[in-house]
Amino acid sequence: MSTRIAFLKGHGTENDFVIVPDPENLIDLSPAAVATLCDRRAGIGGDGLLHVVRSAAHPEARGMAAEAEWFMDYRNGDGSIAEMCGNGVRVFARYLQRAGQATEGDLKVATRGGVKSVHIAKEGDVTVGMGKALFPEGEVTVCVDERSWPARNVNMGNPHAVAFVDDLAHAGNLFAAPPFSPASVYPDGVNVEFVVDRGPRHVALRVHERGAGETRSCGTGACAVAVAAARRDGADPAVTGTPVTYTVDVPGGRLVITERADGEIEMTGPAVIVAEGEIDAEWLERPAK
Ligand SMILES: N[C@@H](CCC[C@H](N)C(=O)O)C(=O)O
Repeated sequence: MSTRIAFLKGHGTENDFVIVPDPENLIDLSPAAVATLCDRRAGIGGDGLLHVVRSAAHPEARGMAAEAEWFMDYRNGDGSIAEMCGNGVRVFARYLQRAGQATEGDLKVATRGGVKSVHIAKEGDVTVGMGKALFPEGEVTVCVDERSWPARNVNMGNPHAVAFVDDLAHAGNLFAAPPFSPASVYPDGVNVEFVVDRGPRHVALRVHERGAGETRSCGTGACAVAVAAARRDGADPAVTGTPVTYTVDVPGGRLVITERADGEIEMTGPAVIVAEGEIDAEWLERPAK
């Protein structure tokens, strides 16, 4: 009998994840194993993977264990590690609720981007406190085919380049990461958002995620877009003392982003678990391609 590894599948506005519960951090999830699990044809399929580990059992999270029992060890679908995943942390909370490790209301989740406050609402949506946005100096230029746009650098724990465009179709097929210059600004790559206006404080985006390709949603990306749109529109809660809320439509649904007067950003949206099952550990070690 081969060993079985439990997994679940979930999504937040169709940003989808393979979830691997591993409280004591016993499963060796190499980059190759993560990429295999996230493969949409040969594996389970997902934009990324949520490795669910007790903070006390993970060397990167031990220091957060007193504040947050659970650590979201997030991986991109290509096996690379990212600092933060906004939709991921909402789906992570939904998993903990389903597993009986959290209830409706407030909980803390440790991430590589620090401890995040999450609220699971009775009505269904999950809100996460995403921290403050940073605006690294300067701009990059993003290109698709013959078009190019200046893009604002926004850091939400992970890096984003936000380009306002006239038409989301101008982002092209996004089969590959859009080239940007100067390339030296993001030696490890960047998440690129293309944004159009839909109405007052209402925008829509398409995103090419570092380590995943075009996805149906990106939580950190939606936050980066909301703050970039706010500054473009002359709104800065730190100056006016008034919170600003943007509705951000993504291909997979809708996220609502509020920036408070203290700069803290909150993101609200759905988080769903759709399936659970078991993986054959032998297959994961030697996937039949
Ligand atoms: N989908 C995520 C972002 C995941 C990380 C990103 N691809 C990166 O490499 O920075 C989100 O919802 O924020």
